[in-house]
Amino acid sequence: MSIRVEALTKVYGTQHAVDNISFTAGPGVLGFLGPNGAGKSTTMKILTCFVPQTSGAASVCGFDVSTQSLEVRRRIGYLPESNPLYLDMYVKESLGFVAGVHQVPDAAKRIKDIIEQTGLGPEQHKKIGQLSKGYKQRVGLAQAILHDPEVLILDEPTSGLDPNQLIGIRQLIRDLGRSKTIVLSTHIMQEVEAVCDRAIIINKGKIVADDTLAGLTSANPGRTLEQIFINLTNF
Ligand SMILES: Nc1ncnc2c1ncn2[C@@H]1O[C@H](COP(=O)(O)OP(=O)(O)OP(=O)(O)O)[C@@H](O)[C@H]1O
Repeated sequence: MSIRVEALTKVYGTQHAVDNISFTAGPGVLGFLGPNGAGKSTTMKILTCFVPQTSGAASVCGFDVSTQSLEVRRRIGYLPESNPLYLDMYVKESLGFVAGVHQVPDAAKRIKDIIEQTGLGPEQHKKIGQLSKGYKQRVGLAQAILHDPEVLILDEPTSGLDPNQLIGIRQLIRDLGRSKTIVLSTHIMQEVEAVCDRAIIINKGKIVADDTLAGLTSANPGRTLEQIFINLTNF
């Protein structure tokens, strides 16, 4: 398993943002769902070594997020919810910078391929600050996958994309999920049905469901995924 999470807890003040959660994940697309404030981003930040947990353990590709953060970062691609980008850099320049950080071999060819994969071609010569929200999102995704990581953590990767762009990016995520372990958070149930093999639903820091999509629907006959989500999280 590429991701192992055991009894993971994050406390802010007196609030348990993540409350004793455990799960594992291997290749495929795992949907990470939950209402606002459920603890999704906090879990993702712990997995990517951006914030330390209060207790419990997490590892990525066998490396502990607390004690082996460099090894984890080498193997993980992360698109944070806020998608922080260097707005004064040109698209290609920013990808060159990220390729340098990760010492990507044959960087020019890799950048060309990634620009093609993420549909950035028409905008590649612009400054990032001049891009529309959807194209900025593509740059964030391109940066996350540039070093060909085994594990991808994507926090609401399709927010801001128009319906045409959505199809392309969801297809890309599905393709990447054939060989990589992807954890993807989203509020769009249609997206979960389109790209995820399995879903974890988290509410108030706790896991309230962890199953394949087929498993979730057969355990809740006659209910849509949206109804299942509301039923499990609306208390
Ligand atoms: N740095 C922080 N300091 C204090 N509380 C925090 C901090 N970061 C997150 N929290 C709290 O932890 C809880 C979980 O937040 P988190 O961002 O993980 O939720 P989320 O599931 O990603 O929500 P959303 O869907 O709105 O993005 C929230 O109540 C939030 O206010």
